[in-house]
Amino acid sequence: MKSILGVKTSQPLSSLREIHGIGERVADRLIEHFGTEEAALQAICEGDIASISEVNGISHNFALSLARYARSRAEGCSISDFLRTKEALDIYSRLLELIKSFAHTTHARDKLNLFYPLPASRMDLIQERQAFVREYLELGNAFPENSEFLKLLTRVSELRPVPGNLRVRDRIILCGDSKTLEAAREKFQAFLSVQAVENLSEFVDLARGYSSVIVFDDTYLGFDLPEDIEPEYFRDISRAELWQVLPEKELAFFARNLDCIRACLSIVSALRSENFELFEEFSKEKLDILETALSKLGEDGKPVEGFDPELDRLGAALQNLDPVLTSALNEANQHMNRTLEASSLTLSGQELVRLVSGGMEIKDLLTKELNRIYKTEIGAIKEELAEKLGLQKQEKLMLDSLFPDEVSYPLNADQSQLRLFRQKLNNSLEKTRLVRKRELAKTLSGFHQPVEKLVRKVLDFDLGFSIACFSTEFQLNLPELIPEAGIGFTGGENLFLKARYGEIDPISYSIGKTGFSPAGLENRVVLLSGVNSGGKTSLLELLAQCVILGYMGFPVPAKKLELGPIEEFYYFGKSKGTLDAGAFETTLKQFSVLSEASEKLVLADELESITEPGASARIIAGILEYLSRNEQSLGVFVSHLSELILENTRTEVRVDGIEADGLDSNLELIVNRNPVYNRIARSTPELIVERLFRKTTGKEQEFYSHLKDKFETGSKANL
Ligand SMILES: Nc1ncnc2c1ncn2[C@@H]1O[C@H](COP(=O)(O)OP(=O)(O)OP(=O)(O)O)[C@@H](O)[C@H]1O
Repeated sequence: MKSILGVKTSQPLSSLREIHGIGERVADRLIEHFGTEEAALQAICEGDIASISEVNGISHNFALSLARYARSRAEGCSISDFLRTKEALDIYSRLLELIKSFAHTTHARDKLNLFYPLPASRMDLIQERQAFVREYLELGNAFPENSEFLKLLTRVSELRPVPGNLRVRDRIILCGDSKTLEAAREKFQAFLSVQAVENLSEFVDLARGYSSVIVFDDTYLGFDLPEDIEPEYFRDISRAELWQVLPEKELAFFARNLDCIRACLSIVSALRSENFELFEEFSKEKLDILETALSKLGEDGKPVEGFDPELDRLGAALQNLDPVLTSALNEANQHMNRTLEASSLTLSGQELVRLVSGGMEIKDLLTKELNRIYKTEIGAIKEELAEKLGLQKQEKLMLDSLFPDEVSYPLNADQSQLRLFRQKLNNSLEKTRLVRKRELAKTLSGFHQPVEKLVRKVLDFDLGFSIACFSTEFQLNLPELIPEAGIGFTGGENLFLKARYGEIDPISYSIGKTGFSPAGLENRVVLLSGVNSGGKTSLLELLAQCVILGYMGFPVPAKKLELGPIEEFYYFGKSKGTLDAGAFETTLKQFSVLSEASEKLVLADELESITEPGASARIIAGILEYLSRNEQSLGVFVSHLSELILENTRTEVRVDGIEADGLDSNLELIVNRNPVYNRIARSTPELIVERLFRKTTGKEQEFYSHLKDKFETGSKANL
């Protein structure tokens, strides 16, 4: 798949200050946020709106305007080169919002902002975009709305960095020489303790406080270290890999982005199972290895249970130590109680003789018996602990120290020995965990860059895919870009209406020289007349949508559309009422550009309402004449004053009409929303009169009949 919006710079930006809107303060903040000016410029040029708007004092809209400015510099044309009026811009914005509602990721939503219509002179870029969109269109049909695939996409976002406050608290780096200390501090101090040690006892003291001790120099290794201190020795600090010394950092990166990466993997495999080979550089084998490694990682950055029996055994032993010991002690105490209560002392004849002769104390005899009972109970407790905690040989030996040799009742464990035992188990757990963390971090470190690339590609994929989903939803089609001035289409559907109502009447229409214009009716400038609420404004909007989307390189809301060259697009919406002198002047000024020769499209809706009807008709007639002079320009003017305008113009202007076919059985208007070429539409008042005529009888009907005649004589007079 092609990537679009690659920065093909026609006027490269070399400094932030070249961007319109960036002053010294904003530039400083951007540099502070992104680290360097180049990084900030890159974010702006790539339209990374989400991260630009993270900068203090930069709103989303400001970020967007910066990105659009950078884009306009890169492409050599800006949004207002094509969209020449505020209302043209408004229609574009509404379209953009509609398209953005199909994006699944913030990335795609942001990037869509950078697509805007380009003038026909940038046909190279338009065609490039069409080629990009075309590659994705098929995908829109492959995954239906609400499918799992779409949900997967919503889980993908920009990768989050390792949190700045990541700190490993159970590991320390101890350094005997100053050079190693300096290097270790530089590399690792941000994440774990790095300490200088002056002598062996300091080394031992510090080491005892951590479950993992790393050394890079052998200053203290020649000495006899106590048994409980087992530092790890890495010969060369410059060669020590991050995954060895600090596997937590690599794991934290993957853990923080676990859901997003997993979603990306599922997306790739879903696409592959539909035979879309989109991410060729990521082989299935490689992705399988990544998936397996990720399945062993928890969101807390630690290896999860179920993959390593030793890790699970130690974890469970630690967790169960207290409850198992308490229950074993309880049971043993009760048992000992019962044994003592039931016990009687039977003396042998010899014992009796020794007792009487003073050769033996009664106390010794009792102690011997008690000892036997005590040892039996303690033996049972140790056995239960060993079995239920799954202890190994060395650990079982440690159990001996938990219980005093001297008989004590009730039975209890020596608390300080218990603490030591727990610590020992914990150390073994942490050691095993560290080994597993390292294995996992080593595997995953090889995937760091590929994952960054994969996520970026999936995000970029969503850009094309959201356009495809938009296109599928509204059954859009790419237009044919034709060389001659004209716009013609069949099966056109106004997107705003369709989004609101679902089903609407498809329209076919053409102006200028297209394959859809009836012979001899290839007028470039047209007046559109019609009944009230016939759909004139909707048709004008539909034309605008087709032109804007077509020049964005996007598919358009028509079954087939031929689109001639347009450099500038003017849209004038219906004015709410007669304009005051100032506003009227401003509107007229906007039309003065029509004197310049270039391919223009002007769509104007009931321009007559800007001033009184007589003057309006003259002004519109004048505008039409001017527009007609330019061989490349196109215009559609919706008006209820077509007859008056025709009277005032010296150019040949075609008038099309959206007509009511008549009244239905309920005497409601039946509107044919397709304009009839070269026909001034019957106006609504005429049809209302007819409705009243048909609804009434007698004298009242006679009155309406009289009014009806007036229309008929009027239209005969027009012929
Ligand atoms: N192609 C269509 N299919 C279905 N309904 C349509 C279509 N076009 C327009 N309509 C309906 O007609 C209504 C009026 O349309 P529109 O405002 O475009 O008419 P108009 O001719 O400009 O009216 P007016 O002369 O009063 O300005 C729309 O809101 C919509 O409900």
